[in-house]
Amino acid sequence: MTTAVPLIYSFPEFSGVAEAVADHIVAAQNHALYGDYNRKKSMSDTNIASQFSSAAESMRLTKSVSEHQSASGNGTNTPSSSREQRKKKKEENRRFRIGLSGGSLISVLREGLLKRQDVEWSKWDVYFADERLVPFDSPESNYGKAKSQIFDNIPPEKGYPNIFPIDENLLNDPQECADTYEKTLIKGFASKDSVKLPMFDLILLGCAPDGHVASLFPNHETLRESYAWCAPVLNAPSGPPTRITLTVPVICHSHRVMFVVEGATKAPVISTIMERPDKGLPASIINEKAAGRIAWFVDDDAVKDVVGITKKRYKFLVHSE
Ligand SMILES: O=C(O)[C@H](O)[C@@H](O)[C@H](O)[C@H](O)COP(=O)(O)O
Repeated sequence: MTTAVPLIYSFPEFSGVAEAVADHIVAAQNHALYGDYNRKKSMSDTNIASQFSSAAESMRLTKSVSEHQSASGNGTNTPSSSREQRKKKKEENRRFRIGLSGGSLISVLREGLLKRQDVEWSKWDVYFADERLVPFDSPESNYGKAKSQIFDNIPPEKGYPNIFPIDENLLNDPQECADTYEKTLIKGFASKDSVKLPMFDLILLGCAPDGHVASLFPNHETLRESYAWCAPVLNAPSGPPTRITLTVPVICHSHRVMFVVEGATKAPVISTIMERPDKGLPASIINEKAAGRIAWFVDDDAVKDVVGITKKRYKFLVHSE
């Protein structure tokens, strides 16, 4: 049995997993943006505007709110008001930084997130926990799949996330592709200060039947990478052979890590991960190293072979509107 006992939320149905995953993501979003899982939107100008689907109507409202603010003396520059303005500006500029994997996770996110009203897409910075080095229009591309299934379906009035895919010109050079993606991360996470590791608000992972997580494969040398943020993978034993992946230290430095795993085909690997950490599967390593910040969202089929774990009932964190 694993020494670091992760939180395991188990659901009888796929839709149950999708809804809980979406709730957990929105809670992480609210916490990153407002320091509160349940933040109700403040009635600031942009937020009032975003509640209205017609662009014309939102422009009219934004204008009338700012007119109201200047009429009520918001422009006066006392020390406390400028402190408040700086605080407000800082709050407005906050971003929710998330790392996505590929595979069936994308369909779970599509099912759970697109129907929610409280996803603040325009404040999301989306990176990829791993990517297969194939053209974006290939069905194997994690970015391509996330774009066509999720991002292209966000209603325009909800805004659009900043998305950071790999450089498609570097598909034939995995090392250069990984180095360039690392530079993208440095720009996003360490532009002002030097940081040892990027700190995502949330990294979402799946787990394949062979035990790979992101593109960290069992017994592969990338599992031991301790310096780079992003590493090339040259001989992946399943799926497209060349890939890039975030490394174990980066994944384990995330504020939260979430595994989303479904289906009876995953039952053997989940039982090895939970009951035989000594086998060193990538997910077991992450379970140990990020202990206390990990949650597993699974269906009952995926955990049917695991004995001796406590499955929790998921308590929704974000009150519906
Ligand atoms: O690019 C990849 O290979 C994925 O990021 C990978 O880590 C994925 O999450 C698992 O393979 C699970 O995929 P399924 O959920 O589709 O089994």
